[in-house]
Amino acid sequence: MTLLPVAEAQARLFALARAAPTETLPLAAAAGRWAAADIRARRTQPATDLSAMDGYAIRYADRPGPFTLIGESAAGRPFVGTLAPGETVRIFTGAAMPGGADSVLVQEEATPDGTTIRLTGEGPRRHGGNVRVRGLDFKSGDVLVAAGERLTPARLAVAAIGGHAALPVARTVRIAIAATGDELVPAGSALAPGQLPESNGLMLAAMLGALPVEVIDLGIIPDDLATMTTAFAQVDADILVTTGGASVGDHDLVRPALEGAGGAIDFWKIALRPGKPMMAGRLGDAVVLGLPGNPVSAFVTAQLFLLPLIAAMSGAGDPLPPTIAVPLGEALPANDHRTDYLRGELRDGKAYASTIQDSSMLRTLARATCLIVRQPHAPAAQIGDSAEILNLA
Ligand SMILES: Nc1nc2c(c(=O)[nH]1)N[C@H]1C(S)=C(S)[C@@H](COP(=O)(O)OP(=O)(O)OC[C@H]3O[C@@H](n4cnc5c(N)ncnc54)[C@H](O)[C@@H]3O)O[C@H]1N2
Ligand code: MOO
Repeated sequence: MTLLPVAEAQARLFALARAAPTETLPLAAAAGRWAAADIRARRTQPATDLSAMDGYAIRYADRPGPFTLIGESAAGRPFVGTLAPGETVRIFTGAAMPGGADSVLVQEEATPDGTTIRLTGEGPRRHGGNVRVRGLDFKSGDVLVAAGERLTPARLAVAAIGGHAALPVARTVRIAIAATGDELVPAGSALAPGQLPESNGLMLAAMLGALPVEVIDLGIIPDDLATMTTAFAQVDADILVTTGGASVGDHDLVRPALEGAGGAIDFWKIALRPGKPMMAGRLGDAVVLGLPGNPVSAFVTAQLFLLPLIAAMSGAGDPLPPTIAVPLGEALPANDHRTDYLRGELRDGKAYASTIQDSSMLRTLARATCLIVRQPHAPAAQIGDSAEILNLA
């Protein structure tokens, strides 16, 4: 069977998804969402010329003075009036420049003597020195945050200062997580022979921590077709993600259970290591992502498919995880036809692949700070060659 290239599988997955409906949220609640529309400035910042320093507002042409003090301008309490030649106004950082003034003499370079202010230093270096002109940051109507950009703390701040109290964003994505397998019991349970603590569901939920999701924990579903079919048929979510039972064994029941519940698989098996047996499709209103059970395979496919799917449904303009290029700290063999995501560590800016790359090995994954991407048919690489990595730290 031909395996689907990773990028093609990602594109097909996004095509299966519908964008979550938009809601308008107060700024603080919108943190971490993606802007659902261009956020334009409703005001100009600064709205008027402001002093950038504590000192004295002057007319540059009047240097070297002395200057006659006629008043004060503080942030929020502007001076009302206009400077005549030779006059100055005491001014503070963020305060409005008085009419007629064009520069600020910092107080470290001035000495007051009653209402006479003498220049004792160099003074402003240029006309307009120490002044932030109206519109320096942005002008009314400028795009502050483009549609599809993530609402980082700084972008929330610029929206606030741009005159917004609430922003349009996609509503949270409801995601149901099911672990499948007869061998699984909740972490911490006493183990009978053949039983294993469940770790994938917990790991996936934790991977979603920074995303705007509502997690519905379906717990552990046994390898029984009727039970699994019934469980899937009852799902009410935007995404159903399962782990395990995705491969070809007699007890790999996720695909028949999804189909039995009325779902349809769009693609199965990716040219990817680890994570080959991943499947995707639809079940009612939900996009279904069937991740392989091997814990590292579940982690890598969640990084490459689940997290980007949530970002795409939440309105992200660029939902795929970014990769960067770093030099290799050790040689790597040539790759075969599957894109390989090696568990690795970054040390002194160089990437090292951990020794044994087995998709069951959680301790190796837990130590990894990056995934080293090996494209299909990549030739052998030497120490110092550039490698594409996905940062996990
Ligand atoms: N004949 C073939 N066998 C396998 C193939 C293949 O192409 N032909 N593919 C292999 C690959 S690659 C992978 S990956 C695995 C994935 O199989 P499943 O998705 O069916 O996963 P399971 O068999 O259910 O489990 C695999 C492994 O992981 C453990 N597991 C499962 N769920 C959890 C969980 N929630 N928490 C912790 N550990 C979990 C499970 O006990 C197994 O040890 O198939 C290969 N086989
Ligand atoms: O694709 Mo499996 O995840 O190699 O072990």
